[in-house]
Amino acid sequence: MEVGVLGASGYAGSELVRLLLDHPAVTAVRCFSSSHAGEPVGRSLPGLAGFDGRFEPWQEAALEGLDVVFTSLPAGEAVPILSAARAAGVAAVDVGSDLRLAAVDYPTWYGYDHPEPTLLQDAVYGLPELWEEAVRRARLVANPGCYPTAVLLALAPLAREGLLPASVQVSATSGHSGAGRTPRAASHLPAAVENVQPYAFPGHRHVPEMERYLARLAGRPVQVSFLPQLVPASRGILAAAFIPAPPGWTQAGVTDAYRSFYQARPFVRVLDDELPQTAWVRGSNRCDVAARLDPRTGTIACLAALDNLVKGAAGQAIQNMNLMVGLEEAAGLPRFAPAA
Ligand SMILES: NC(=O)C1=CN([C@@H]2O[C@H](COP(=O)(O)OP(=O)(O)OC[C@H]3O[C@@H](n4cnc5c(N)ncnc54)[C@H](OP(=O)(O)O)[C@@H]3O)[C@@H](O)[C@H]2O)C=CC1
Ligand SMILES: CC(=O)N[C@@H](CCC(=O)OP(=O)(O)O)C(=O)O
Repeated sequence: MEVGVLGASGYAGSELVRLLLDHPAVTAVRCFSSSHAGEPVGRSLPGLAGFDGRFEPWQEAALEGLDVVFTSLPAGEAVPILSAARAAGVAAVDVGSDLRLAAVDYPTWYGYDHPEPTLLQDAVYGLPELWEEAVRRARLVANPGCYPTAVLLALAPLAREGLLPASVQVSATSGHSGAGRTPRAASHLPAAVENVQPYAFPGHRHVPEMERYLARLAGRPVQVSFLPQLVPASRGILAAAFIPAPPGWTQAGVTDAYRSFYQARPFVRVLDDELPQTAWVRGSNRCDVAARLDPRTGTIACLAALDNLVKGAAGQAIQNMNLMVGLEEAAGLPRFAPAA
């Protein structure tokens, strides 16, 4: 299978290239870049030294040779490529936000009208643990955002049971790679170390995505208040939501509900006695979740940890590709993290 990555020099794009180069069913990875065209990939990305590919400028004609195309570009930039892929019948996964929402959401949350709303009608939201069959049939997949992946996986078992309140409060921390490779003041070392930086409250652009897909699970509207925070780490998201426990529920009942919901899912681990930590999933495509009951206050803390560049971006995109082309869901994807 020949695959192409646009935005290949970016954080999520280069993580895609790294994982695709070791994928057993991928025979060629073409790296498209607007800023590095012509350069050897291994020179710009020393972690990929030994791979002899060069960055290429994107041109639509390249679609002819591709089985799957991944777009990992800033908001709005992927639309023409996704449109061309659809016209050419090439399977496409958008790692960015150009396919995730309804057209009506883009002016409010992204500040522009979606240039091609028919793409949104054809796109499938690619969170395989929740909508695997739809992904299998899809040719156009919206890869979920990193924070929404964590929040949806933390809350899905309760949402499907109709146990979410109408308004949910979520707090989440992220490493700095979540903001991409463009240098910014918040990620300058003196500002980033020994500092936790809340941001984008209210109004983070992942809110409509969480609300849309929690509502799909719950069968009714769900509002989300979301407080993201940058922590001094490169990778990793830890998300936490606090939900009123249904009367009579015990810890064993909560854990059983989560275990049966995620039974046989290769990339979700339900923790029993421990709470998720970002180091335990770093570099892997796994999301660790736990739902811990505080009987004194009648609250369930729903937690999820994942690597924003793997399960939150590139790994999940490959998981979606695997399903779209009929491969084993876990093909070529790391389930384990190095010791921490
Ligand atoms: N970082 C993360 O944790 C996650 C990111 N995402 C999404 O993935 C996409 C890529 O994000 P990320 O890799 O973090 O971002 P980066 O800024 O690291 O990479 C984006 C890449 O897009 C390319 N690009 C093309 N046009 C432009 C342009 N006009 N301005 C800037 N870059 C451009 C560049 O690559 P080149 O020069 O090679 O073309 C650039 O390196 C975004 O939509 C992001 O929201 C999703 C989940 C998690
Ligand atoms: C730490 C940080 O800045 N994270 C980014 C989210 C990650 C991302 O790139 O967004 P998408 O998942 O929508 O593609 C943010 O808050 O906007």
